[in-house]
Amino acid sequence: MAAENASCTSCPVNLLIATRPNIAEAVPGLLEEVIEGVNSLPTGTDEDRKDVLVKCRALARALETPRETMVDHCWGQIGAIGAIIFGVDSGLWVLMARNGDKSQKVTDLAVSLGVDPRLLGRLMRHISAMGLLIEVDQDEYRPTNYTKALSLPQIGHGYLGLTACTVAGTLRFHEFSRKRGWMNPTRSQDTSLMHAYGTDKNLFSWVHDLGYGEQLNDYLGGYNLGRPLWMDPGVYPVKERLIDEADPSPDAPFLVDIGGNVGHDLERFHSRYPSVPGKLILQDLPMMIHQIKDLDPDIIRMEYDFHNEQPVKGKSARVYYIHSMLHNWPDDVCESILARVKEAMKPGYSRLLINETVMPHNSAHWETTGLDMMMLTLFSSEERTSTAWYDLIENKAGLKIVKVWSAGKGVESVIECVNEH
Ligand SMILES: C[S@@+](CC[C@H](N)C(=O)[O-])C[C@H]1O[C@@H](n2cnc3c(N)ncnc32)[C@H](O)[C@@H]1O
Repeated sequence: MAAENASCTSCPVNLLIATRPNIAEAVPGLLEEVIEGVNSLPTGTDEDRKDVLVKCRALARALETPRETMVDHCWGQIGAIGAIIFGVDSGLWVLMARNGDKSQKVTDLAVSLGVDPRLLGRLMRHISAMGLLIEVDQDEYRPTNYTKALSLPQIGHGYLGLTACTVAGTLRFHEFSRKRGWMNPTRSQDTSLMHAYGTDKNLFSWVHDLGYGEQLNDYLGGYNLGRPLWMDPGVYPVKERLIDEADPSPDAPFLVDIGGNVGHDLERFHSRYPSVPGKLILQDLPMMIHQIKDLDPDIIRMEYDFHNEQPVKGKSARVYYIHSMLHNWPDDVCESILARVKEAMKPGYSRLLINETVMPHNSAHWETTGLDMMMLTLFSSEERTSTAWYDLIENKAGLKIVKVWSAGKGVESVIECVNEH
């Protein structure tokens, strides 16, 4: 067998390794760790569950061969993602979820959806083979928790509004990068997304103009599902740091959410703290503000481009809040955004809360590194390390970081800043 690639003199390794387990020697140890982790799940935390999940993935990867890993990526996962998106777009997941937990025949589903049963059968067969749907009989399936959740806009619409609209930016990043001499990209006007689709639009305008802005916003609204929020007592002490000593007059601006999308964070904040002193203000581009469907009337909507002078100035807000927005932009743009916030902050009163990922220097969680890949390939930006955050906020923007409040693995921290001057 060793002769199989004898002709490939430039190959640095023998072809045989492609059909041997990736890390065979790690399998027994990982299996033990998985068993131990699973046994302690009933008394463990969600962090413990996440650790077991990482081990399970490592176990599967160690056991499979390089060829199987490649085929999993290039046939299995990509095919499943395409089939899942079809299911979101055609209404399959909503229909199945409405039908309940019973087993469901492809022919019946196809008639209700108005799609070719042969086509639907092929797609569902693959989704089931990938472990995401339960096959009960030939062309008959039972939903799983996952496929039921795909009927929710916060889960299903991520596939439509994000992945389906932008994936070429990621998959053609190598080409974009090669043409730019393999350098780390840092120009917001030159992204792999723009290269792949031949556009000069940034992701938000691109997706909006394709007609999927609403789906992208639904995905953003579900971004923090099941993860601690910045306002949770275990993450950031809202009362002690913000509410106490805030200007009590009803027209004083309390919290301004800059780039707050359609207001999901402010809605959550309002429901947890319904009687904070002063006003809650949502700022985003007109195209986003116009897409707001339901927003508590107590929350003020304000069209605003963060490159311009901050309108909540003079009578400064107690809190300027930025969530998952600076990571979309390289340092030069962030510097300009922060300069506008700094001008508006009242020294000794206002705080800026930056709710963003702090990339650890090692042992990063895959959710954090995955997000960094998105920033790299869709925005020419990055998930910043604490060194990069200090450099941006203190050295470049001239603000002071008071404290970084951590919210756990793979979750955005709260970087609390003040303007000392
Ligand atoms: C990744 S989303 C984050 C939204 C929200 N903060 C959250 O965490 O869900 C980034 C937001 O920045 C907004 N944005 C992009 N360019 C902007 C600009 N020039 N001025 C104001 N907002 C902008 C987008 O419309 C989008 O709502």
